[in-house]
Amino acid sequence: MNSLRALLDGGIPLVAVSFDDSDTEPRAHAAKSAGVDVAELRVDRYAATGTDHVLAQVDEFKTLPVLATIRSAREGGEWKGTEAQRLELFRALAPRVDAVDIELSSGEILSEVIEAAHRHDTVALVSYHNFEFTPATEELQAVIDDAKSAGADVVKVSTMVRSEDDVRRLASLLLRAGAEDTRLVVIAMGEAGAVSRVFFPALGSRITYSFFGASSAPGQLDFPETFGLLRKFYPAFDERKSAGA
Ligand SMILES: O=C1C[C@@](O)(C(=O)O)C[C@@H](O)[C@@H]1O
Repeated sequence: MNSLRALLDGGIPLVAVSFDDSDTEPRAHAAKSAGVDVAELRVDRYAATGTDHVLAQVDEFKTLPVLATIRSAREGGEWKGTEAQRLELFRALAPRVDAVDIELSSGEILSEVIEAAHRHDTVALVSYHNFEFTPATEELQAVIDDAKSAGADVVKVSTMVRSEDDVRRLASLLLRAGAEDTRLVVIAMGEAGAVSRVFFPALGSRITYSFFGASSAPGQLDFPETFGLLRKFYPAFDERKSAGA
């Protein structure tokens, strides 16, 4: 079993930090010693995206579970290549990482990326982002259902919130999910959503994203703050960290 799948099964919240391809070696070391659980490699933000370069970056993070993301421009990412090139990179990454993040909106390549992940026991995280607003509950539930039908191991919903009502609507997705087997990651982006970064794990959101240096999304709390709050509010997380895991 890959190391991320085991952590997801553990039921304790996980903290991810996103990285581009600058200063990789020292940043990978710092992440490991700081207690980061998951390194999200934002390949769409890389200065170079040749396969050898990308896989060399993955190798630098070998002490941590790695989630590879090549975010499309239509969902707020910086990927400038074609879909065929994105698929080729995902295929090269699938055997070398613990998880891949692919947007549900990736029509043409979605099923092929999920298949490539599953061929290598790699977690397929199927994501939905809306940087403008939080859609109605039915629409969000349809996203989750569609992602599950597509074969997602984890479904991630990340939307911009403008009010407490939006935050509650996102929280309700987690409450509805109950003990279902597909794991959810739900994030309320924006200032009004910062609370979700520490509170949604209590409702079952499996991964919270943070940063060192520059934030990678609106409303993120930096790693030291996220880490401190999770240790304070989640005894099992605190115990895992005290044990150095
Ligand atoms: O989709 C997500 C979540 C995120 O957008 C956030 O709001 O923390 C940050 C992204 O790097 C990641 O891929």
